[in-house]
Amino acid sequence: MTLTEKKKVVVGMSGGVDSSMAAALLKEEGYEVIGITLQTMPSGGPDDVGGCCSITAIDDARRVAHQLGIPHYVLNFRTIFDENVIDYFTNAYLSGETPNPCTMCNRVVRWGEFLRKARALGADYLATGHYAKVLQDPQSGRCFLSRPTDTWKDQTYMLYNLTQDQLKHTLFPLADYKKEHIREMAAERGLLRVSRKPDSQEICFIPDDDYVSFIRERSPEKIKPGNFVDRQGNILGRHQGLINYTVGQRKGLGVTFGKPMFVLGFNVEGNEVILGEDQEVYAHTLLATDLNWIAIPGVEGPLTVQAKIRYKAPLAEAKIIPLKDSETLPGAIGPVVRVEFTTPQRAITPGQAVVFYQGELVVGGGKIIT
Ligand SMILES: Nc1ncnc2c1ncn2[C@@H]1O[C@H](COP(=O)(O)OP(=O)(O)OP(=O)(O)O)[C@@H](O)[C@H]1O
Repeated sequence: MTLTEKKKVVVGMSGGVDSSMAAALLKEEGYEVIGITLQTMPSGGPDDVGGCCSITAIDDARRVAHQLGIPHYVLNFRTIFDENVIDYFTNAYLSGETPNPCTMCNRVVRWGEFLRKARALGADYLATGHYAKVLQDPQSGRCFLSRPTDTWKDQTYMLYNLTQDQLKHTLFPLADYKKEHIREMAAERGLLRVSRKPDSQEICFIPDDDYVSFIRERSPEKIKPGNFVDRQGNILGRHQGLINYTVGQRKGLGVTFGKPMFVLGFNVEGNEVILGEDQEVYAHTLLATDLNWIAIPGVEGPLTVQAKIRYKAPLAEAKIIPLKDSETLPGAIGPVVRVEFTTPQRAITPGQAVVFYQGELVVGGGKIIT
């Protein structure tokens, strides 16, 4: 593509192969590219856990930018990340939910403050190395979020929260590539170090995915042992604090019950973990709130979709049913929808996102309440 007027784009550079190649591809397409790395490690936290914003990651991003001949800046986003992502993450676990920190980071940090900063720098777009695709209807101007070519790496689940205005100013240069190809292309361009880097860990700010130690360090007083109970409230044993458990978990309960028992949910007020047998972990319906619609303006009546209840869950046939006057339901953030699945889903987990698809397009999504 030749751009008559060079469009300016800020690329979020994490020091990994994906964002490095995003920057390289845009440069090759003729954009004026600025690389920016957000420093998001919690204040007082370890300086380098090898995550996306560690010191080595910043160095890697800087080196790639230098090789590509683009400017590179580091922005201090510690406070905004701490207050919006880490606090949310910790509080969600402490209130019996399983949080989705990447979704929150995308919404508040990357496409919130970061996009605002990029626009203030005169950029037309923010680009990242996410595997996702943005399409725009030339007639209506409506933007759509679509699954990428590499369906295994598909990150649309984490991006369901983006608004029309944010999507309008977003580029995903890896939309049409497979990850293996991206690594090869990075090596061909002499970006050897990043071409060999392993994929990023699950939660970028938590070393070894040990979230329990992370939360314990921040809020030790809030983690108290309590009772395992069945649905009827009968005491089955003692647990080590709610944050140690997630819905559907069987292993690591630390007590033997004579038959396999699974976490069904939490009674946060009573500091209880509710256990049950395998079949009780399955459910046909969920309630979701804090909704965002992308492909459509909203739902008025029942809508048939495919839905995903966690990042790596398979798509499942479902019907969305908007609930009337639902804003006052417990846990509601705005309207609530009921999602009815054709086949029961295992371990529907409050706090996780449910994302709706039709074909390749993301219809929208929300946060699971129950
Ligand atoms: N600290 C950061 N500063 C700027 N942009 C970031 C940062 N962390 C992540 N991003 C952007 O968000 C995208 C998705 O982040 P994610 O953590 O999923 O990394 P990834 O898919 O492994 O990508 P990469 O290989 O670039 O690290 C990255 O490709 C990058 O564009």
